[in-house]
Amino acid sequence: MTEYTAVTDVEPGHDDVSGKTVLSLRDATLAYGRRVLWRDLDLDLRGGEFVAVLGPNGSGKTSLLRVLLGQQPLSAGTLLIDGRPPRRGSDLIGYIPQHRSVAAHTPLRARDLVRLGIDGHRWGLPLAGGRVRRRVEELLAAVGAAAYADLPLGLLSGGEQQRVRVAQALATDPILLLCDEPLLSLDLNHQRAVAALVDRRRREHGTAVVFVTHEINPILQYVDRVLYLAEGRFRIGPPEEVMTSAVLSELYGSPVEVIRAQGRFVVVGAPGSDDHGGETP
Ligand SMILES: Nc1ncnc2c1ncn2[C@@H]1O[C@H](COP(=O)(O)OP(=O)(O)OP(=O)(O)O)[C@@H](O)[C@H]1O
Repeated sequence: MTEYTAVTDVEPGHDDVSGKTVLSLRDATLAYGRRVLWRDLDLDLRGGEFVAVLGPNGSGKTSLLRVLLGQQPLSAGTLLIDGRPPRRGSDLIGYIPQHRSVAAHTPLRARDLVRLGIDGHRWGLPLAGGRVRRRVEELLAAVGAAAYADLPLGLLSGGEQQRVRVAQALATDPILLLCDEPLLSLDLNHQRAVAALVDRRRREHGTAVVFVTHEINPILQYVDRVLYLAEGRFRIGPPEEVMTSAVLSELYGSPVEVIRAQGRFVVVGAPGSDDHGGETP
């Protein structure tokens, strides 16, 4: 079992925002041309809250993250992050992108990737070298990645790479952590480890979490609310309220069955695919 150290004595970053409103979407609509991905979305997210975003392929989950990152303007409505409009490259937000395997010959080491998270966006204003080095060490230790800090990323396993990406996303001590399917293609043990790291961050620092996933079961124990997107509609609420046959049938506009078995949700009959909303038992 890997021992982790807490990221406690890193540079003072943002104040603990536990319980405070970190993100506020009002009457938010996103459309590409005539295609509406979601409409009239209201969402207030508080520090320490863990929201899972579920929905079939193309329902607008990644697009929602792009909106929150300030990379995609809303078609209508408003978004405030910590009371202000979103800003590209804001250090208030940490982002774990969708996992892509890194080419084996890339010279970038794990510690280089984490360092980019600290000063990659501060063009021309590098932090003092010693402080950055200490911060990188702390971040790598916090995710249990210190042992392979000097290896090229391409030589790390998928699970090891994801730990390093978590460290990179936490580099600016964010108040909001956005995760885009960070468990994809990880085995069960690494899924558990990465999900636990994200949960630990929000418990210890009050960071709000928006976690896009196709499968709720690996993170079910951490999820406060589910935002389910489908067919231009959405539903938000605690998992047991959203993950029901009645709600998902209404969202999809066709019969969907949700079975709760051994503490897991199994979704049967969702149009388009059979791999979202829940795992097979
Ligand atoms: N900039 C854009 N212009 C036009 N259409 C876009 C743009 N970005 C995304 N789309 C389309 O919007 C839809 C939603 O894409 P998005 O990536 O948000 O879905 P998703 O729910 O994350 O899907 P997946 O589960 O497959 O990752 C897709 O059909 C995509 O092709």
